[in-house]
Amino acid sequence: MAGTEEEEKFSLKEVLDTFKLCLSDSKEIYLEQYVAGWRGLVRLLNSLGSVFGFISSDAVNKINILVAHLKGENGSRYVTVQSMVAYELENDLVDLSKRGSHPESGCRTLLRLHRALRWLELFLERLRTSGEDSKTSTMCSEAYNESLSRHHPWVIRKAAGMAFCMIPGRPAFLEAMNVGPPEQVVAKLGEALPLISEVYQITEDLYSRHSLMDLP
Ligand SMILES: CCCCCCCC/C=C\CCCCCCCC(=O)N[C@@H](COP(=O)(O)O)[C@H](O)/C=C/CCCCCCCCCCCCC
Repeated sequence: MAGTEEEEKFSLKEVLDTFKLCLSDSKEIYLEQYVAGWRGLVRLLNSLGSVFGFISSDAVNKINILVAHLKGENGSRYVTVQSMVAYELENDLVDLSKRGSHPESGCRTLLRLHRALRWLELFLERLRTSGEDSKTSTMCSEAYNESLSRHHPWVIRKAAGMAFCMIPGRPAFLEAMNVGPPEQVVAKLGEALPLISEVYQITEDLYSRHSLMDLP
């Protein structure tokens, strides 16, 4: 994997800039930038060690499915999350109640990343407001228990719980963001969080409106 995009150095600033570019003036979410934001996060995850490999593989798999839609013959219908939802629903390209002929629809794939974005929001808010002695593993598992865990079977919850124990402590974690001293990272997180929350909320409203929250 040497030299692949996922192995380049993580930069919180870059991820923040990408999430900024995600939103159009009319609050549509550009899929290409959304996916690029996730790629940046996967870079950080990879830098934390191979124990997170099963998590990053799943994220990369989902990113690749969305990229394939973007680059496919109907790529122009996948420019924004809103246009993707409209296109796939109008053309019966989504398995709505049980898995069938569209196991890799854009809608169900993005839903998995959307749920993970809620975990990220909760985790980063804890990280931002935590004290020097707080444990990143506790912050991470609390955020997970409040979000993603309800969508995962026991075996995944167990594996995730074990991986969380290997997250570096707060000082090393903040350093991995490549922003500067902890106070600067905290300030950057303060900038990043409203953006991440806005992207999350717009997607949440869109999916709720179309009853897409439980796609199999
Ligand atoms: C700016 C600060 C950065 C903070 C660090 C963030 C690094 C996070 C990078 C990537 C997060 C991974 C996103 C994982 C997506 C999981 C999607 C999912 O739920 N997939 C499951 C369901 O998929 P289908 O079977 O229905 O297709 C799949 O079963 C999951 C398998 C893998 C386990 C997922 C565990 C998720 C834990 C999320 C916390 C990541 C911990 C990172 C520690 C820093």
